[in-house]
Amino acid sequence: MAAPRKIALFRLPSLPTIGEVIKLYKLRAEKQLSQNVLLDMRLTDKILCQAGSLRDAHVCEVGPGPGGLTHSILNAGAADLLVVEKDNRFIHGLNLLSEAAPRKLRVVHGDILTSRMDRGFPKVITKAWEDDLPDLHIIGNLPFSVPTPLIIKWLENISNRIGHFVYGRTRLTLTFQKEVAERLTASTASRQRSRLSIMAQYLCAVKSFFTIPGRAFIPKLEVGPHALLYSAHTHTHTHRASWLCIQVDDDNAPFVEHTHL
Ligand SMILES: C[S@@+](CC[C@H](N)C(=O)[O-])C[C@H]1O[C@@H](n2cnc3c(N)ncnc32)[C@H](O)[C@@H]1O
Repeated sequence: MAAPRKIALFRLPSLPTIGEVIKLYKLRAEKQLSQNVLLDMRLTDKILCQAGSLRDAHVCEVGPGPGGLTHSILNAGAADLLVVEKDNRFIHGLNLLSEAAPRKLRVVHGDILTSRMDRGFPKVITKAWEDDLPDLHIIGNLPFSVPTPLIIKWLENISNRIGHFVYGRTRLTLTFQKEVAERLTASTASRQRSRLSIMAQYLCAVKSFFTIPGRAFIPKLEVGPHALLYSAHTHTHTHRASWLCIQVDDDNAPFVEHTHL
């Protein structure tokens, strides 16, 4: 008879309040790191729903900040979460979170643009490109200051099957500014159609999911610079990456469910 599955029980420390986050991390002073954070667990859980089941999955979170999305990923049952955060001020809090979830959360103080991810996860999870998707996800409420270089880097990595993509067709679930998301998802008839649309859609199945209002962020995003969340899986012509978009819209926008390929 199969042994009953062990369920690891852990109690995560509660998230800091909005006031604490702003005070502790002086968020308004750090515009260059694009620190517009999400602390509403209903929203972070909703984002994760787009990624599919994370139970026992390996996950790389980009820019965890104070750890809102990180909490949701751990609560979703991820077995192994590697977070890469550039800002030193968040590392202590993330380490506390790591102590509360032993052997589940690995904290890397570094830059996602230069971090090597091809050795970040066990080789055993690797799947052939044409095979099923590996149980590995890239997830993040992306720093809005770095999306284009990061997307280009990931697209190159998908094309060369390196970095996160040595493991196979790794799925991505990420946020983007509205303009970037529109370019990623733009159809041939669209005014937003660009080189980025062609490259992304050649290598990936790009999908937009839902809109997040700017007021959900702390500090809230101003009307105008919209933002967008998206996610991806992988492909060649028959097996490609898919990018699932969740849009962050202006302050007055209601939550809107929409999907376009
Ligand atoms: C938009 S905030 C999101 C924070 C958190 N994920 C959330 O949803 O509340 C972006 C985060 O990415 C971090 N960051 C910015 N550039 C980065 C980089 N190149 N590599 C890793 N983290 C970065 C910032 O310090 C910040 O914590």
